[in-house]
Amino acid sequence: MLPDSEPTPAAADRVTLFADVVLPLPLPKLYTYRVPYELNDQVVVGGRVLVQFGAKKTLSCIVAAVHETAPKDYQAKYILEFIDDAPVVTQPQLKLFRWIAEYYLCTLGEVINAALPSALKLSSESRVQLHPAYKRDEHPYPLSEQEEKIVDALSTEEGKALTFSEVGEVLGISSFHKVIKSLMQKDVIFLFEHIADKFTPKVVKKVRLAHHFVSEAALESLFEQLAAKAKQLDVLMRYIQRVPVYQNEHLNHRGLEKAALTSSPHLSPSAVNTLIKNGVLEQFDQIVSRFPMDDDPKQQMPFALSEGQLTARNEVLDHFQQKDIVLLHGVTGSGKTEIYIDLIKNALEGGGQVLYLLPEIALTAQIVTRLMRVFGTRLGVYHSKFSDNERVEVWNGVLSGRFQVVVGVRSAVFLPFDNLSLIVVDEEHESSYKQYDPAPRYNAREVALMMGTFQGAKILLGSATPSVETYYQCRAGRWGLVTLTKRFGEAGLPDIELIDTRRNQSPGANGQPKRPTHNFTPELTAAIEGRLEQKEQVILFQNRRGYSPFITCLDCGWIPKCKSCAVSLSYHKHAHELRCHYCGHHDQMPRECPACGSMALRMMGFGTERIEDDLKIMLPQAMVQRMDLDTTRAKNAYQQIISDFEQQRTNVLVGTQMVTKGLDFGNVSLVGIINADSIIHYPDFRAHERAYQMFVQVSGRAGRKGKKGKVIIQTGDPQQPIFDKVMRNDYVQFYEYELEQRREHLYPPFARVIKITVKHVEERGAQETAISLVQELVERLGREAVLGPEAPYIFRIRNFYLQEITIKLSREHTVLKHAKAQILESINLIKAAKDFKGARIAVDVDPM
Ligand SMILES: Nc1ncnc2c1ncn2[C@@H]1O[C@H](COP(=O)(O)OP(=O)(O)OP(=O)(O)O)[C@@H](O)[C@H]1O
Ligand SMILES: [Zn+2]
Repeated sequence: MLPDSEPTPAAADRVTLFADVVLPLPLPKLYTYRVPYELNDQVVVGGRVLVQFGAKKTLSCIVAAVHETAPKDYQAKYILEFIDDAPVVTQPQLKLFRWIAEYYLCTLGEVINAALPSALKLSSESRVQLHPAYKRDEHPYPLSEQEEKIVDALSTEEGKALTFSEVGEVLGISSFHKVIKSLMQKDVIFLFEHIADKFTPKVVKKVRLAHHFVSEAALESLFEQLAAKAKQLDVLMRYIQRVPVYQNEHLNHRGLEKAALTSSPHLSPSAVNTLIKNGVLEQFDQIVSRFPMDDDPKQQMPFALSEGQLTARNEVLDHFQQKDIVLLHGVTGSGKTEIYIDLIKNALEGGGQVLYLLPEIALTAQIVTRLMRVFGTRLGVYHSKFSDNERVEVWNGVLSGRFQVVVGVRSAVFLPFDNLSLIVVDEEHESSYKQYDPAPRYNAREVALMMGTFQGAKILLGSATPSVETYYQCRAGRWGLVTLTKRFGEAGLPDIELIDTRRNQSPGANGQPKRPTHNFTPELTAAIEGRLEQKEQVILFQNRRGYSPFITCLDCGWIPKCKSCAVSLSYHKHAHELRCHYCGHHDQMPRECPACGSMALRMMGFGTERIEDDLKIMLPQAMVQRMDLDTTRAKNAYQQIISDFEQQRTNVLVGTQMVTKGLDFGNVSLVGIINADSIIHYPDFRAHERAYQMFVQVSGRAGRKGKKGKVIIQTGDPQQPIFDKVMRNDYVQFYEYELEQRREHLYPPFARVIKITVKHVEERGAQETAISLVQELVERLGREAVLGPEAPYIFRIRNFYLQEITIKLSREHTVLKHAKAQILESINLIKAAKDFKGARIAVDVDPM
C-alpha cells in the first residue's frame, strides 16, 4: 500500500462519540458526556474518566457504554480526562452491578459507590503521599520529568501530603491524573481520602549477616573467631540454619526477622545484640505488606480428608455434574473447611478463579493462616478492617491475575473476577451477608448466586444451620444437598441441659439478697468451677452488651431514655455512663432520680459487662475475658482476645453473638447461654430461625476435639418447643415446623418480602407520608399485598420517626419484576410531591 493513499478523515467523516458514565452518586440514570474527538481511541468501557458535575465538582466515574447518540434533553459536556487505558471494572462486573441495582431497587451509582475502594474513586478531596517504602536512589523504575516534580514536592518533609489540586498546581496543568496513576503503579506514592486513612506502614526489625562475611572463607574465619563465645555462636548457627547463605548468597539480603532470634528460648537476646554491636549482623527495618510477595510461606499439603469428608466431597462433585448449586449441611465441627479447601484446590487446578465468602466475624487470622499455607501468594484477603490501599491492592491483584483465590467478607462479591469457577459461601445462613444501610441493601449470598450464573461458576453453600430458604430449594430438588452428621475425629456433639431460672429467684439467708446468682444458676456456677479445675475452658453467651440494659427508680419508676431514639439507655460500668446502643449518645449516670430525687436507682437486667464482673467476684482465680462491640473497637483487639483464649492465657470467654460464630478452640468443654429467652421473643418472622441457629452454633463451640462437651441453657420457659429441637440437634424437624409456619403466614420461601421504611423528623410527617405511599401501592399491587404502615418496635432512631410498610409478593419472576417497577413508581411519585419533601424512603428487598 502506498503511504500517501491513507485517507485523511474529512471533517464530515468524524465520528462523535458519547460515553454514558456512572457517577458514584444515587442518581436515577446515567449521564452522557462527549468524548473529545482526538481522544476517540482512548475510551475504554469500564475505565475511569474525569468529568465535571454541577458547577464546581470534578468527579471520577466509570464509563458504562460508548455510542454515537447525543442526549436529547441536554447539551453533553466534554470528558475532561481519561485515567485508565484498561478497564478497572470488567464487563461481567458491570452486568452484575446492573442486576444488583435492578433487583435491590437502587441506582447503579450506589452500587458502584459501594463496590469501588475509595482510592479508585479519585475525587477533588483525594490526597497523595510518598510511599514509605520508596527510596529514590534504589527505585527500579525511571520517572518522567513531571513525576520527578511531584516526588520533589512530596519530599520536602516527612509524611508530607498534597491534595489533588495542589498536585495540579505543582505541575501547572489540569490533566494530571495520569501522572498520579503512573506514580501509584510504580509504588512511589499512594492515595488516601481521609486523614485517618493515611498509611502507617507495619515495620519489622530484621537482621542479616554483614556483607563482608557472606563468603564461605569469611564465614569460616568468623566461626573460628567466635569459637569461645558459645552464645554468639549459637545465634549465628541458627541464622545460617534459617538463611542458608553458604548455599545461596542472595538469600542474605532478605535477612531474618530479629524476633525469630531474640524470642527463641534457646538463644540469648543479648548475644544477638552483641553481634549487631560488633558489626557481625546488621539490623534493618522492613515494611511488610499484608500480602507477602516474595516470602512465600512454606506451601503445605492440606490435611488428608477423613473417610466421611471424602464421601461428602465426592457427593458435592457428583451433584455439580448436574446442578450449579449445592448445600453442604454439616454439623458444627464436622470439618467443612477442609472440604472447601480440597474443592478450591481442585477448582484452581482447572484454571478458574475462586471466591470464598465468610461472614465478617469469622474471617480471622486463624482461617487466613490456614489458607495461606495451602494457597501461598495466590491468596488475596478482602476484609472491611483493611485500609483502602490494601483493598486496592487486592482489587488490582484480581485484575492482573496475581490472586486466583480470594477469601473475603460480603463486599468481596464486588471484586473484578471474570473467570470464576467456584464460589464458596460459608455459614450461608448468616444475616451479616446482608447489608442494611445504606443502599445497595444486598445479600452477598444472593449476589454470589447470580455471579455464579453469569460466569458459569459452581456454588457451594455451607452451614450447620442452613437458612429455611436454602433448605427449601434443596428439598425441591433444584439444589444439591450433601449432609455430614458426624463431627471430625472422636468428639461427638455436646450434651445440652436446660436449667429453669424461675427456681433460682428465692432470696438468700436472712432475707438478704444472695450474691449475684440471679444470672448464674447454681448448676451453671458448679459446672464452670468443675471445668476450670480440669484446666478446660468455658464460653458464656449473653446477647446484650454493657452492664445493665436499663436502670430504673424504685420509688417513681423513672427510666432514662435516649433523646433521639425510642429506647432506654444502657448502663456501662467501666465508663460509668448511660449509653444509647442505636445512636451512640451518652449521658452521665445520675446519682439520684432526676424525677423524684430518690437515691433508689436500680440496675435492671444484665449485659456482658455485668456477667464478666460477677464472674470475677464468684471465681477470683478465673482469667475472664470479654468479647463484644465495646472490647473489640481497636484494630487488633479482636485478634488479641482470640489468641489469648487460644493460647489459654484466659480461661473464660464472655461475649455477645461474636462468640457464637465459626470459632474453633480445642479446649472448650462448656458453653453457657445465660438468658435464652430474650433471643426467642423478638417481633420478627425470622425470630425462631435465628434463635435456633444461634443456640446450635454457640453450642457447637463446645467439645470440638477429644472430650465430650456440655452446654447449659438458662431459661425461664423450658417448655418452648424450640429447645427440644436444639437438644436433639434435629435440624430437619425444626425446618419442617418452621416451614409450616411460613406457609401459613405467607412468608419466604412462599413469598418475597419487600420492606419500605419511611423516616421523618416529625411523627405526623412520617405517618402521613407512609399512608399516602400505601395508597399508591395498594392501587397498583392490590390490598392483600400491602401491610401497614406501622410504627416498628423501636419507632424513633437518631431523631427520625419511622413507619414501616411490608409488601408480600408472589415468587414468580415476571410478577416480581413488574411489581418492583410499580413500587419504584409509587415511591417516585411520593418523593416528587411537595407535601412529603421532608421524608426519606428506604427500600429493602428480601429484608433479614
Ligand atoms: N481431615 C482433617 N484432618 C485433621 N484435622 C481436621 C480435619 N478436618 C477437620 N479437622 C479439624 O477439626 C476441627 C473442626 O473443623 P472445621 O472448623 O472445619 O469444622 P466446621 O465444620 O467448619 O465447623 P463449624 O460449622 O462449627 O464452623 C478443626 O480444628 C479442624 O482443623
Ligand atoms: Zn439514641
